[in-house]
Amino acid sequence: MAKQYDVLFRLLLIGDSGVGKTCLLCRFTDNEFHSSHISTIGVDFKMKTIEVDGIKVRIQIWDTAGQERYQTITKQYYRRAQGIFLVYDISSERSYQHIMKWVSDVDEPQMKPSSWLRSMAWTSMKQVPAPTSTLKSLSRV
Ligand SMILES: Nc1nc2c(ncn2[C@@H]2O[C@H](COP(=O)(O)OP(=O)(O)OP(=O)(O)O)[C@@H](O)[C@H]2O)c(=O)[nH]1
Repeated sequence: MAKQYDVLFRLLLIGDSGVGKTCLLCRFTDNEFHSSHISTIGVDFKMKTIEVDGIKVRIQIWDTAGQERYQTITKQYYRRAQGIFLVYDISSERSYQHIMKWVSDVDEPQMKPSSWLRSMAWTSMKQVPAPTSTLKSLSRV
């Protein structure tokens, strides 16, 4: 049987509850959008294989629950990730300010992934940019 992929990347989505992590993932893997918010319980994952310069790259994305009560579970996935997306809602300054808290969780020595990826989610109806001061502090992370 032909090999289904050449390389595998494990990526993780973290951020406050309701910022749109699951929606971002569904859009990327299935090109779908669901308007209902069903909170993720613990962790879930989806996969997609893309071809880059003839190399089959399988991307396994872990979607974590933003709710505090699941953090003992979700933190266990940080180390195994090769990259982490920090997701916030551009209409919620609070969710953006919490990004620093998510960064410090991952920054604990035992949690660090091999690399960082940053991302954002936004509600299409309310596009409110994050304040410049917050953007500046994050750009130094
Ligand atoms: N208008 C709009 N709404 C969005 C967008 N992305 C997400 N939403 C809405 O935001 C809500 C929460 O989205 P989820 O993807 O479930 O949020 P989550 O971050 O996975 O939440 P938890 O699983 O609780 O951590 C849903 O009602 C979505 O419909 C967007 O780009 N535009």
